Amino acid sequence: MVEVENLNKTFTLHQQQGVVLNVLKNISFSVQAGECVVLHGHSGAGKSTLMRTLYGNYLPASGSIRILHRGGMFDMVGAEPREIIAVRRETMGYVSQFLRVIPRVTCLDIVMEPALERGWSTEKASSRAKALLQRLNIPERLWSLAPGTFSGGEQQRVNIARGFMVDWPVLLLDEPTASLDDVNRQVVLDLITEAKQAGSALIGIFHDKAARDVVADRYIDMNAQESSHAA
Ligand SMILES: Nc1ncnc2c1ncn2[C@@H]1O[C@H](COP(=O)(O)OP(=O)(O)OP(=O)(O)O)[C@@H](O)[C@H]1O
Repeated sequence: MVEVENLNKTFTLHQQQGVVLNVLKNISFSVQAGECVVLHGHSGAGKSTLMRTLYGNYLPASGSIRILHRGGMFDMVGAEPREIIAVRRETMGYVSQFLRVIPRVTCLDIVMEPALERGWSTEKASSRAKALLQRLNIPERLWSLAPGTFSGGEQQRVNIARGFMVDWPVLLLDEPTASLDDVNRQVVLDLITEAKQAGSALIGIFHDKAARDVVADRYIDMNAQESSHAA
């Protein structure tokens, strides 16, 4: 589902003497359907940078990120913005750490959006969204409110409901269990297990070792490519 080859990403700090950070160095790995690969490494090893690069937020210096999309392997590197949008709508989901709240958009609408974008009926999307919100213990009285005022944990759970709204062929998970209580953490681990069983290829960051041990099939060791800094 995913083939990453010789990926390199540098950041140039123009306002700090042009220091260059080589954050990703020759990263190569692949992920099969139904498999969860966990990015492992110390703080600053480049895990979030790799996730953002995979999702097309950062352009790598070199390398390729090939994703199975519309029946063929599609390279995200150098793709047109409209192609990246199509991959994000149809093929690759991303559960980030924080919910992007938009004023006046209700919790239910935020969760349903990925399904509506794929052409689901409002009825089907609403019923799936409600089931997920219930499972993630978001009280029903909050469903018709905009999540800007929700607690941190509630916002994170709304974000997770949105992330698991459709069956993504490829799903990126950035700390989906951080700051959740044990009950909700277990719900998220169950959702991940179900996504694997449904054939999703998952790539995740989990600081929580217990969670990681439950879902990980394989680790990518980000420490092996020690970051080097050059002026
Ligand atoms: N936008 C950016 N501009 C410049 N440097 C950046 C940028 N994003 C990340 N970095 C640098 O790249 C390195 C890797 O950061 P990254 O956030 O990917 O690490 P991480 O492994 O996800 O860390 P953590 O576990 O603490 O979240 C760090 O040294 C960081 O300072």
